Amino acid sequence: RDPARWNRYLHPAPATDASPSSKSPSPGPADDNKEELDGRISSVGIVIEERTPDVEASESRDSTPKANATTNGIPPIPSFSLESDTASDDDYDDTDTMAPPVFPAPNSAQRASAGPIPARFRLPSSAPRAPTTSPQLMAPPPVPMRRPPVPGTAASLRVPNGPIPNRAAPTQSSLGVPLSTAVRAPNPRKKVTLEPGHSPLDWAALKRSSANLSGVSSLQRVTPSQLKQHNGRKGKPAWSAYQGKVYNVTPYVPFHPGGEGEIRRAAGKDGEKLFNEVHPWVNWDNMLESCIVGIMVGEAETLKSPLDEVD
Ligand code: HEM
Repeated sequence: RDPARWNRYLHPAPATDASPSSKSPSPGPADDNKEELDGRISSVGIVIEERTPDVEASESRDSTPKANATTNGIPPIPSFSLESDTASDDDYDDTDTMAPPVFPAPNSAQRASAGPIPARFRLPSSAPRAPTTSPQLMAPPPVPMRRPPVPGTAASLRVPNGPIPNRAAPTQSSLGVPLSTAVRAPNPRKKVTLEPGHSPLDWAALKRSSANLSGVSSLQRVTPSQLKQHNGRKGKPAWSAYQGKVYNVTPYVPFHPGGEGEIRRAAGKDGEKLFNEVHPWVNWDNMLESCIVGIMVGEAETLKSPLDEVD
Protein backbone atom coordinates (compact mmCIF):
# COMPACT_ATOMS: atom_id res chain seq x y z
CA ARG A 1 0.00 0.00 0.00
CA ASP A 2 2.91 2.30 0.68
CA PRO A 3 4.85 2.85 -2.61
CA ALA A 4 7.85 4.22 -0.72
CA ARG A 5 8.11 1.01 1.31
CA TRP A 6 7.82 -1.13 -1.76
CA ASN A 7 10.59 0.89 -3.32
CA ARG A 8 12.77 0.40 -0.27
CA TYR A 9 12.36 -3.33 -0.52
CA LEU A 10 13.01 -3.51 -4.20
CA HIS A 11 16.00 -1.17 -4.21
CA PRO A 12 17.69 -1.20 -0.82
CA ALA A 13 20.39 1.45 -0.29
CA PRO A 14 23.97 0.08 -0.10
CA ALA A 15 25.23 -0.14 3.46
CA THR A 16 28.00 2.31 4.41
CA ASP A 17 29.06 0.55 7.59
CA ALA A 18 31.22 -2.42 6.62
CA SER A 19 32.22 -3.41 10.12
CA PRO A 20 31.62 -7.10 11.07
CA SER A 21 29.36 -6.02 13.95
CA SER A 22 26.95 -4.43 11.55
CA LYS A 23 23.77 -6.37 11.08
CA SER A 24 23.15 -4.86 7.69
CA PRO A 25 24.27 -6.98 4.80
CA SER A 26 27.61 -5.83 3.43
CA PRO A 27 27.99 -5.31 -0.29
CA GLY A 28 29.90 -7.93 -2.12
CA PRO A 29 29.56 -10.43 -4.92
CA ALA A 30 26.63 -12.10 -3.18
CA ASP A 31 24.78 -8.79 -2.89
CA ASP A 32 25.39 -8.03 -6.50
CA ASN A 33 23.81 -11.31 -7.40
CA LYS A 34 20.93 -10.57 -5.08
CA GLU A 35 20.24 -7.21 -6.63
CA GLU A 36 20.30 -8.72 -10.03
CA LEU A 37 18.00 -11.49 -8.87
CA ASP A 38 15.66 -9.03 -7.14
CA GLY A 39 15.44 -6.94 -10.29
CA ARG A 40 14.57 -9.95 -12.37
CA ILE A 41 12.03 -11.28 -9.94
CA SER A 42 10.38 -7.92 -9.41
CA SER A 43 9.85 -7.68 -13.12
CA VAL A 44 7.54 -10.71 -12.92
CA GLY A 45 5.84 -9.45 -9.77
CA ILE A 46 7.41 -11.74 -7.18
CA VAL A 47 9.29 -10.29 -4.24
CA ILE A 48 11.71 -12.21 -2.08
CA GLU A 49 12.41 -10.48 1.17
CA GLU A 50 15.53 -11.10 3.08
CA ARG A 51 14.77 -9.74 6.46
CA THR A 52 16.64 -9.51 9.69
CA PRO A 53 15.19 -9.14 13.22
CA ASP A 54 16.28 -5.49 13.23
CA VAL A 55 14.38 -4.79 10.11
CA GLU A 56 11.39 -6.51 11.65
CA ALA A 57 11.63 -4.48 14.84
CA SER A 58 11.92 -1.22 12.98
CA GLU A 59 8.80 -1.85 10.99
CA SER A 60 5.25 -1.40 12.16
CA ARG A 61 3.44 -3.48 9.65
CA ASP A 62 -0.11 -4.57 10.28
CA SER A 63 0.42 -7.96 8.78
CA THR A 64 0.97 -11.36 10.41
CA PRO A 65 3.03 -11.08 13.63
CA LYS A 66 6.74 -11.71 12.99
CA ALA A 67 9.57 -12.97 15.08
CA ASN A 68 10.91 -10.49 17.61
CA ALA A 69 14.46 -10.66 18.90
CA THR A 70 13.89 -8.56 21.99
CA THR A 71 12.68 -11.31 24.33
CA ASN A 72 15.86 -13.17 25.26
CA GLY A 73 15.88 -15.08 22.05
CA ILE A 74 12.44 -16.62 22.71
CA PRO A 75 9.97 -15.56 20.10
CA PRO A 76 6.80 -14.11 21.61
CA ILE A 77 3.62 -16.05 21.29
CA PRO A 78 1.36 -14.38 18.77
CA SER A 79 -1.96 -13.34 20.21
CA PHE A 80 -5.24 -13.85 18.46
CA SER A 81 -8.61 -12.44 19.14
CA LEU A 82 -11.88 -14.14 18.39
CA GLU A 83 -13.59 -10.78 18.33
CA SER A 84 -12.81 -10.00 14.75
CA ASP A 85 -14.48 -12.02 12.09
CA THR A 86 -11.75 -13.20 9.75
CA ALA A 87 -14.03 -15.37 7.66
CA SER A 88 -14.41 -14.51 4.06
CA ASP A 89 -17.62 -13.01 2.70
CA ASP A 90 -18.58 -16.37 1.29
CA ASP A 91 -18.27 -17.99 4.67
CA TYR A 92 -20.19 -15.31 6.45
CA ASP A 93 -23.11 -16.71 8.33
CA ASP A 94 -25.84 -14.56 9.82
CA THR A 95 -26.19 -16.99 12.71
CA ASP A 96 -22.79 -15.84 14.04
CA THR A 97 -24.42 -12.77 15.46
CA MET A 98 -27.58 -14.53 16.58
CA ALA A 99 -28.41 -15.79 19.99
CA PRO A 100 -28.07 -19.56 20.38
CA PRO A 101 -31.20 -21.52 19.46
CA VAL A 102 -33.71 -21.87 22.22
CA PHE A 103 -34.04 -25.22 23.98
CA PRO A 104 -36.34 -27.09 24.13
CA ALA A 105 -37.39 -26.29 20.59
CA PRO A 106 -40.42 -23.98 20.41
CA ASN A 107 -42.63 -26.63 18.84
CA SER A 108 -41.51 -29.52 21.05
CA ALA A 109 -43.74 -31.48 23.41
CA GLN A 110 -41.51 -30.41 26.32
CA ARG A 111 -42.12 -26.76 25.56
CA ALA A 112 -45.85 -27.27 25.07
CA SER A 113 -46.23 -29.04 28.40
CA ALA A 114 -43.98 -26.61 30.27
CA GLY A 115 -46.01 -23.52 29.43
CA PRO A 116 -44.56 -20.10 28.70
CA ILE A 117 -40.93 -19.33 29.54
CA PRO A 118 -40.48 -17.56 32.89
CA ALA A 119 -39.50 -13.90 32.51
CA ARG A 120 -36.08 -14.41 34.06
CA PHE A 121 -35.13 -16.92 31.36
CA ARG A 122 -36.31 -14.83 28.44
CA LEU A 123 -33.86 -13.06 26.14
CA PRO A 124 -34.05 -9.27 26.11
CA SER A 125 -36.28 -8.02 23.38
CA SER A 126 -33.33 -6.21 21.74
CA ALA A 127 -31.30 -9.39 21.35
CA PRO A 128 -31.32 -10.91 17.88
CA ARG A 129 -32.90 -14.31 17.88
CA ALA A 130 -33.96 -17.06 15.61
CA PRO A 131 -37.54 -16.77 14.39
CA THR A 132 -39.75 -18.41 16.98
CA THR A 133 -43.45 -18.78 17.44
CA SER A 134 -45.27 -18.63 20.72
CA PRO A 135 -46.55 -22.10 21.66
CA GLN A 136 -49.95 -20.62 22.40
CA LEU A 137 -50.21 -19.08 18.95
CA MET A 138 -48.69 -22.02 17.18
CA ALA A 139 -50.99 -23.87 14.81
CA PRO A 140 -51.00 -27.67 15.19
CA PRO A 141 -48.88 -29.52 12.65
CA PRO A 142 -50.85 -30.41 9.55
CA VAL A 143 -52.25 -33.94 9.57
CA PRO A 144 -51.52 -35.62 6.28
CA MET A 145 -54.61 -36.56 4.35
CA ARG A 146 -54.95 -40.21 3.57
CA ARG A 147 -56.93 -41.85 0.92
CA PRO A 148 -58.79 -44.95 2.08
CA PRO A 149 -56.99 -48.03 0.78
CA VAL A 150 -58.57 -49.98 -2.00
CA PRO A 151 -59.86 -53.30 -0.59
CA GLY A 152 -57.71 -56.22 -1.58
CA THR A 153 -54.59 -54.15 -2.12
CA ALA A 154 -51.46 -54.33 -0.01
CA ALA A 155 -52.27 -50.92 1.44
CA SER A 156 -55.53 -52.22 2.88
CA LEU A 157 -53.63 -54.95 4.74
CA ARG A 158 -50.96 -52.68 6.12
CA VAL A 159 -51.07 -51.61 9.74
CA PRO A 160 -51.34 -47.82 9.80
CA ASN A 161 -48.21 -46.27 11.27
CA GLY A 162 -49.25 -42.66 11.35
CA PRO A 163 -51.04 -40.73 14.06
CA ILE A 164 -54.05 -42.60 15.35
CA PRO A 165 -57.16 -40.59 14.59
CA ASN A 166 -59.69 -39.95 17.30
CA ARG A 167 -62.32 -42.61 17.24
CA ALA A 168 -65.70 -42.94 18.84
CA ALA A 169 -66.41 -45.86 21.13
CA PRO A 170 -66.60 -49.05 19.07
CA THR A 171 -70.12 -50.21 18.32
CA GLN A 172 -69.17 -53.63 17.12
CA SER A 173 -66.63 -56.27 17.91
CA SER A 174 -63.64 -57.04 15.70
CA LEU A 175 -65.73 -59.83 14.14
CA GLY A 176 -68.41 -57.36 13.12
CA VAL A 177 -70.94 -58.49 15.74
CA PRO A 178 -72.76 -55.60 17.43
CA LEU A 179 -71.40 -55.27 20.95
CA SER A 180 -74.85 -55.24 22.50
CA THR A 181 -75.43 -58.81 21.30
CA ALA A 182 -71.82 -60.02 21.12
CA VAL A 183 -70.92 -63.01 23.26
CA ARG A 184 -69.06 -61.65 26.21
CA ALA A 185 -66.59 -63.42 28.44
CA PRO A 186 -68.09 -65.91 30.88
CA ASN A 187 -69.43 -64.49 34.08
CA PRO A 188 -66.88 -63.43 36.60
CA ARG A 189 -66.50 -65.89 39.45
CA LYS A 190 -69.73 -66.24 41.35
CA LYS A 191 -68.38 -67.80 44.46
CA VAL A 192 -70.52 -67.46 47.53
CA THR A 193 -69.63 -67.13 51.17
CA LEU A 194 -70.10 -70.53 52.66
CA GLU A 195 -71.54 -71.06 56.13
CA PRO A 196 -69.04 -71.86 58.87
CA GLY A 197 -68.13 -75.54 58.90
CA HIS A 198 -68.83 -75.85 55.14
CA SER A 199 -65.43 -75.15 53.63
CA PRO A 200 -63.86 -77.47 51.05
CA LEU A 201 -61.72 -78.91 53.84
CA ASP A 202 -64.83 -79.63 55.90
CA TRP A 203 -66.33 -81.45 52.93
CA ALA A 204 -63.17 -83.45 52.46
CA ALA A 205 -63.32 -84.48 56.11
CA LEU A 206 -66.98 -85.43 55.84
CA LYS A 207 -66.29 -87.41 52.69
CA ARG A 208 -63.66 -89.49 54.44
CA SER A 209 -65.97 -90.18 57.35
CA SER A 210 -68.14 -93.26 57.58
CA ALA A 211 -71.32 -91.24 57.13
CA ASN A 212 -73.69 -92.57 54.48
CA LEU A 213 -73.76 -89.69 52.01
CA SER A 214 -75.49 -91.54 49.16
CA GLY A 215 -78.70 -92.09 51.08
CA VAL A 216 -79.04 -95.63 49.73
CA SER A 217 -77.93 -98.93 51.18
CA SER A 218 -76.65 -100.28 47.89
CA LEU A 219 -75.93 -99.19 44.31
CA GLN A 220 -79.11 -98.68 42.31
CA ARG A 221 -80.25 -98.97 38.67
CA VAL A 222 -81.75 -95.57 38.03
CA THR A 223 -84.19 -94.93 35.20
CA PRO A 224 -84.65 -91.43 33.75
CA SER A 225 -88.07 -91.12 35.40
CA GLN A 226 -86.63 -92.09 38.77
CA LEU A 227 -83.87 -89.52 38.32
CA LYS A 228 -86.45 -86.86 37.54
CA GLN A 229 -88.36 -87.58 40.76
CA HIS A 230 -85.26 -86.96 42.88
CA ASN A 231 -85.13 -83.25 42.20
CA GLY A 232 -84.47 -82.06 45.78
CA ARG A 233 -87.92 -80.48 46.21
CA LYS A 234 -90.55 -81.26 48.83
CA GLY A 235 -88.04 -83.02 51.06
CA LYS A 236 -86.85 -85.36 48.33
CA PRO A 237 -83.11 -85.89 47.80
CA ALA A 238 -81.35 -84.21 44.87
CA TRP A 239 -79.88 -86.69 42.45
CA SER A 240 -77.83 -85.71 39.44
CA ALA A 241 -76.34 -87.84 36.68
CA TYR A 242 -72.84 -87.46 35.39
CA GLN A 243 -71.35 -89.66 32.66
CA GLY A 244 -73.85 -92.48 33.27
CA LYS A 245 -73.52 -92.45 37.06
CA VAL A 246 -76.03 -91.08 39.52
CA TYR A 247 -74.96 -89.07 42.60
CA ASN A 248 -76.87 -87.82 45.57
CA VAL A 249 -75.70 -84.18 45.69
CA THR A 250 -77.89 -83.27 48.70
CA PRO A 251 -75.13 -83.48 51.32
CA TYR A 252 -72.83 -81.41 49.15
CA VAL A 253 -75.29 -78.55 48.49
CA PRO A 254 -74.28 -76.43 51.55
CA PHE A 255 -70.63 -77.00 50.65
CA HIS A 256 -70.95 -75.91 47.04
CA PRO A 257 -68.73 -72.84 46.47
CA GLY A 258 -71.05 -71.65 43.69
CA GLY A 259 -74.05 -71.58 45.97
CA GLU A 260 -77.02 -73.84 46.58
CA GLY A 261 -79.12 -72.41 43.80
CA GLU A 262 -76.53 -73.20 41.14
CA ILE A 263 -76.02 -76.82 42.04
CA ARG A 264 -79.74 -77.37 42.41
CA ARG A 265 -80.20 -76.51 38.74
CA ALA A 266 -78.70 -79.90 37.95
CA ALA A 267 -80.91 -81.76 40.38
CA GLY A 268 -83.20 -84.49 38.95
CA LYS A 269 -81.36 -84.55 35.57
CA ASP A 270 -78.07 -85.07 33.82
CA GLY A 271 -75.85 -82.26 35.13
CA GLU A 272 -72.80 -82.91 32.97
CA LYS A 273 -73.46 -80.08 30.50
CA LEU A 274 -74.16 -77.45 33.17
CA PHE A 275 -71.21 -78.63 35.22
CA ASN A 276 -68.75 -78.42 32.35
CA GLU A 277 -70.01 -75.01 31.26
CA VAL A 278 -69.01 -73.56 34.62
CA HIS A 279 -66.00 -75.48 35.87
CA PRO A 280 -64.71 -78.23 33.65
CA TRP A 281 -61.53 -78.30 35.73
CA VAL A 282 -63.43 -79.62 38.77
CA ASN A 283 -63.27 -83.37 39.28
CA TRP A 284 -66.88 -84.39 39.88
CA ASP A 285 -66.09 -88.04 40.55
CA ASN A 286 -63.53 -87.20 43.16
CA MET A 287 -65.65 -84.58 44.86
CA LEU A 288 -68.75 -86.80 45.13
CA GLU A 289 -67.32 -90.31 45.21
CA SER A 290 -69.02 -91.15 48.51
CA CYS A 291 -72.33 -89.81 47.23
CA ILE A 292 -72.79 -92.29 44.38
CA VAL A 293 -76.27 -93.82 44.15
CA GLY A 294 -75.93 -96.06 41.15
CA ILE A 295 -75.94 -96.12 37.33
CA MET A 296 -78.32 -94.88 34.69
CA VAL A 297 -80.34 -97.59 32.98
CA GLY A 298 -83.05 -97.64 30.42
CA GLU A 299 -86.62 -96.80 31.35
CA ALA A 300 -87.72 -100.49 31.12
CA GLU A 301 -85.34 -101.68 33.72
CA THR A 302 -86.42 -101.91 37.34
CA LEU A 303 -84.72 -100.09 40.10
CA LYS A 304 -82.68 -102.87 41.63
CA SER A 305 -79.11 -103.32 42.74
CA PRO A 306 -76.62 -104.41 40.06
CA LEU A 307 -75.18 -106.71 42.67
CA ASP A 308 -78.45 -108.67 42.63
CA GLU A 309 -77.80 -109.55 38.97
CA VAL A 310 -74.37 -110.82 39.84
CA ASP A 311 -75.92 -113.14 42.41
C1 HEM B 1 -72.98 -81.42 41.09
C2 HEM B 1 -71.70 -81.36 41.17
C3 HEM B 1 -70.88 -80.13 41.40
C4 HEM B 1 -69.74 -80.05 42.08
C5 HEM B 1 -69.08 -81.22 42.75
C6 HEM B 1 -69.30 -78.69 42.06
C7 HEM B 1 -68.16 -78.22 42.64
C8 HEM B 1 -67.71 -76.96 42.60
C9 HEM B 1 -66.46 -76.49 43.09
C10 HEM B 1 -65.39 -77.39 43.68
C11 HEM B 1 -66.37 -75.22 42.90
C12 HEM B 1 -65.19 -74.32 43.22
C13 HEM B 1 -64.42 -74.20 41.94
C14 HEM B 1 -63.14 -73.43 42.06
O1 HEM B 1 -62.85 -72.89 43.12
O2 HEM B 1 -62.41 -73.34 41.05
C15 HEM B 1 -67.61 -74.81 42.29
C16 HEM B 1 -67.89 -73.52 41.97
C17 HEM B 1 -69.01 -73.18 41.29
N1 HEM B 1 -69.96 -74.03 40.81
FE1 HEM B 1 -70.07 -75.93 41.06
N2 HEM B 1 -70.20 -77.95 41.38
C18 HEM B 1 -71.16 -78.80 40.95
C19 HEM B 1 -72.23 -78.48 40.19
C20 HEM B 1 -72.47 -77.21 39.71
C21 HEM B 1 -73.54 -76.89 38.86
C22 HEM B 1 -74.54 -77.92 38.28
C23 HEM B 1 -73.46 -75.56 38.66
C24 HEM B 1 -74.31 -74.67 37.80
C25 HEM B 1 -75.41 -75.04 37.20
C26 HEM B 1 -72.35 -75.05 39.39
C27 HEM B 1 -71.97 -73.75 39.47
C28 HEM B 1 -70.85 -73.30 40.12
C29 HEM B 1 -70.47 -71.93 40.19
C30 HEM B 1 -71.20 -70.75 39.54
C31 HEM B 1 -69.32 -71.86 40.92
C32 HEM B 1 -68.56 -70.61 41.34
C33 HEM B 1 -67.76 -70.05 40.25
C34 HEM B 1 -66.52 -70.79 40.02
O3 HEM B 1 -65.94 -71.36 40.95
O4 HEM B 1 -66.05 -70.76 38.86
N3 HEM B 1 -71.78 -76.08 40.02
N4 HEM B 1 -68.41 -75.88 42.11
